[in-house]
Amino acid sequence: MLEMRDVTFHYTDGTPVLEHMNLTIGTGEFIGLGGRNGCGKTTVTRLLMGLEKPVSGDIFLDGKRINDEEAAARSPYIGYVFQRPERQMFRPTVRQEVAYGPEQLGRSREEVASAVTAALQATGLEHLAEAYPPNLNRGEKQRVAIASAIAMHTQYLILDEPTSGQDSADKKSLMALLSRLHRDGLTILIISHDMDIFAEYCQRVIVIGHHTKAFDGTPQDLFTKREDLYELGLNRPDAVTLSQAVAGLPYCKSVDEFTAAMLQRLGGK
Ligand SMILES: Nc1ncnc2c1ncn2[C@@H]1O[C@H](COP(=O)(O)OP(=O)(O)OP(=O)(O)O)[C@@H](O)[C@H]1O
Repeated sequence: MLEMRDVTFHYTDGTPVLEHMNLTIGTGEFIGLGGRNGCGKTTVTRLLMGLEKPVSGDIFLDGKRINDEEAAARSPYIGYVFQRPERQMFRPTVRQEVAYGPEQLGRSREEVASAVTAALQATGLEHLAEAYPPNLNRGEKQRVAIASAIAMHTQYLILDEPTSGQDSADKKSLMALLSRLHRDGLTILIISHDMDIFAEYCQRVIVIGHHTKAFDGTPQDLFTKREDLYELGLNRPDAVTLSQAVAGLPYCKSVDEFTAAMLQRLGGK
């Protein structure tokens, strides 16, 4: 489990970003992290990654305090997909890029080769193994970053707004990949402004409000019980609004689920 206990943080200008923030990420979870622009979502993940250090409070991994562990030391267990994934790539081919992590861990040449092959396969990148990473499109670059994490056998994968600016086919394909990796045991934390993703894919959603956690629970509770979604910078997904508007219909987490529920109501016609 990754944990933030009573973390307070500000950047060098001293403006408060997080105050007394607590959160847990249990292994095997699929969690969404949301909130208004600038509320501190990326900062939370940078603190978990070790790219920033708390001003006060602690970060734990499985009960061990890791405040002093640098980002490089955390990379074997936390993978990260940046908003602009090209910023984390610097090798001439996809294969070499994905090999970088296991090589740094001192794995043998055979171990590296088999970890890279498996990671490229898992992310559907075999056909791009010899491609030059800067020439790839954003979705492909994200897959390279995900493959790099998988090749390290990381337990946690953090993604910062991976679907922003993507069309719905790319979004569906990325979310299908993440769902598959999650089923295979990867723990996922995804920052997003897309409420459909929270509703359809996440088991738990954490929302940052005014410098600290404002909600932590299921998407169903968030979208059906909270009256302050607008103040939190969120909105209710269409599927939830529609399913709540039809008396007797169950909570629906996607438009497909809503359509199926309506068809069943109409006798399958
Ligand atoms: N390197 C930095 N130096 C100073 N202030 C920063 C730095 N990075 C972020 N901030 C500020 O810290 C606050 C939190 O930023 P952060 O990027 O964590 O928010 P966010 O919730 O991820 O935003 P968004 O949804 O727009 O991506 C913002 O006010 C931002 O301007």
